[in-house]
Amino acid sequence: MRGILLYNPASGTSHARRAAVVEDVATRLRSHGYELETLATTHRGSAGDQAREAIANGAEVIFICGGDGTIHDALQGIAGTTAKLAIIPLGSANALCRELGIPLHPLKAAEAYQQTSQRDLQLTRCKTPQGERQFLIMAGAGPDGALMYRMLTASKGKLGRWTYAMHALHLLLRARFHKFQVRYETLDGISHTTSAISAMALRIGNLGGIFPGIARGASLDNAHMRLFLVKPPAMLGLPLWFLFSWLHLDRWNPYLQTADVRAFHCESLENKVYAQADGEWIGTLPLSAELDEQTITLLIPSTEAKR
Ligand SMILES: Nc1ncnc2c1ncn2[C@@H]1O[C@H](COP(=O)(O)OP(=O)(O)OP(=O)(O)O)[C@@H](O)[C@H]1O
Repeated sequence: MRGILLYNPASGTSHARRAAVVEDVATRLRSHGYELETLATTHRGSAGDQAREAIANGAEVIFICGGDGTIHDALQGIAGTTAKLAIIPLGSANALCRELGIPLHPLKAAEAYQQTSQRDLQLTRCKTPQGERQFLIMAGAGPDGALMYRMLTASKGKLGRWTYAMHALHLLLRARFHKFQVRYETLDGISHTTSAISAMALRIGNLGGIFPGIARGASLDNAHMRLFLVKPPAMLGLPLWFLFSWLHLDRWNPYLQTADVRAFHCESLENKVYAQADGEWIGTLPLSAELDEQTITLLIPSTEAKR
C-alpha cells in the first residue's frame, strides 16, 4: 500500500530522539510492504494540507506519527477521500490509540501493522464562527476550550500530559467560567434547552491522564456522542465531576447531566466562551456539532502485539 508517514516534530515530550524513532518506525513499516515517504509537519494544522496533497498524488494510506492533535489536523485532509488513516502513537495523551487498542510504544505499533484490519468510523463535524471541522474523539465548550486556548502558547516540556493538569488547576483557580446555553436532542427525538458552564461531547470512553473516568459511557462503537453538561458554579461543578467520576458515582452527581445525542448547540450572548475539538482550540461560541453521514476508514494493527 502506497502512502506517507506524517510526523509531528513537536509532539510528545522526548524531542531529541524523535528523528531516530520516526526513521525506525518507517523502516519497520516499509519492511511490512508499505511504500512510504516520510514527511514532517511544518506547523500547527499543516497535516491536513499535507495529507490532502499526498492523496491527490495517489497516497492510499496516511500514517500519522504524533498525538491526537496531529491526527485531528490530518483528518481535515483525509475526510471525504478513500484514503485510510493509520496511527503510530507519538503524542502526550494518545487517547485515540488507547481507545483503539493500538500499542502505545511507537515501534511496537509499527511492528503490529504487519497484519491489519479495517474499521469504518462515522465522522462528526463541528462549526464555530472561525470555521468548520471534522473531529473523531470529542468537542466541547467552556473550561476545556479555555484550556486548549491556553495550551496554544504553553510548552509541554518534560511533563507531557501532566502539563494539562497544571494548566487546568491554574484556570480553575483563576478563571471565571460563565454559564452558556446548550440545546440538544436526545435519541428519542425530544429537544432540550439548559444552561451549563461546561458542555463536552465525547466519543471515546477514556481520555487517560488526569481525566480517566470523566468520559465513562462514551464509545466509538456508538452512533451518537455522550454529552456531559456541568452545572454552575465552576468551583464546585468541575471538581465534583472529577471526584464523582473517580469514585464511579457519576449518576449521583447533582452538578452533572449526561445525555446521548447526535447533535448539540452551544451559545453565549454575553460572554466569550472558547471551544475545542479533539483537544485543539477551534474558536468561540456559537458551537454546533453533529454526527456526519461520512465515514473514514482506519487501518487497525493486529492486536497480537502486547502493549
Ligand atoms: N511542525 C509543527 N510545529 C508546531 N506545532 C505542530 C507541528 N505539527 C503539529 N503541531 C501541533 O502540535 C500540537 C500537538 O500535537 P500532537 O497532538 O501531535 O502532540 P501532543 O499534544 O503531544 O499529543 P496529544 O494530543 O496526544 O496529547 C497540535 O496542536 C498540532 O497541531
